[in-house]
Amino acid sequence: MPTKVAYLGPRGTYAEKAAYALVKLDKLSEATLLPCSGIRSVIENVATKHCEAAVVPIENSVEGGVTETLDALWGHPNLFIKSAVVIPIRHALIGSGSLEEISEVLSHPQALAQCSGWLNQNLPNCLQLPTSSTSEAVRMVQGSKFRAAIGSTKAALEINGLSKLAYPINDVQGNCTRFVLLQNNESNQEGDIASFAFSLHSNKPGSLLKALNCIASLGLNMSRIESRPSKRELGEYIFFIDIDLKDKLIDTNKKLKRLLEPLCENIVYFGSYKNEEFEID
Ligand SMILES: O=C(O)C(=O)C[C@]1(C(=O)O)C=C[C@@H](O)C=C1
Repeated sequence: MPTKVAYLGPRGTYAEKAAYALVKLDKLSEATLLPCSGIRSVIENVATKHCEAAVVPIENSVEGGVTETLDALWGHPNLFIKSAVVIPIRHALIGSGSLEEISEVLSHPQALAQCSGWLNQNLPNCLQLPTSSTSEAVRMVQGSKFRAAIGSTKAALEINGLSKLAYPINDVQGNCTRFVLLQNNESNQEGDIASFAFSLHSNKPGSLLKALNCIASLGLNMSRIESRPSKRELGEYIFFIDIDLKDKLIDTNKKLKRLLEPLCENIVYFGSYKNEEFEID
């Protein structure tokens, strides 16, 4: 069956690279990629069934959770994570002028943050301008001598006249981002990781501890915990959890649900899925 896959465009983003990797990993047949502007639009495309799948960044090793993705997952309980890939992120400064002429640097806010040390040291007086993606930034600096973009070396090759002014410029050498493939049908019950989010019945001493104890009592390793505001009132949170399921029995998920559900006001399961790590190319 043909599969339309939404991702953060235009061409040359890290999300596009992740989308190709996830299509291969998930063996999606006759896949066509649909570039979208903004993570919200990527997710809307799969939530409204305009596309059969979507690829979004969920977590970066330096900057942490991608809040737009976490909020959208909580807001669309019909979406499930089918698989995940971790992609190494190596940023280049791209432009057509010389480094000395640059007065504005454009990129996705995550990329600007991942290079903040380098920017502070090498271009301290430059204005930093946010864009919807790294390759959108590359597109926008075309033809300008005083503007540069932060993006992938692939994005630089897509446009004539642009070259790498500096590479790599990310502050942390092992910088990497996890991307997930979202779908709108049945969730997987098996895989390396299980992800879910919950809100608690009450903001009382020990409420969160009781929920976390359910995970510990089954001997499960929690590989991530992150909170987001509920947006209803100050001090009320939603907790996003990843559980390591490798070598665990298939009914572990069911047991965890039975223990957790009485403690939670709302719980959303994103499914269990396989996770693959990519090497630098
Ligand atoms: O703009 C891109 O190229 C993206 O794929 C988005 C994104 C992100 O949202 O985190 C992905 C990887 C990098 O961490 C920087 C930006």
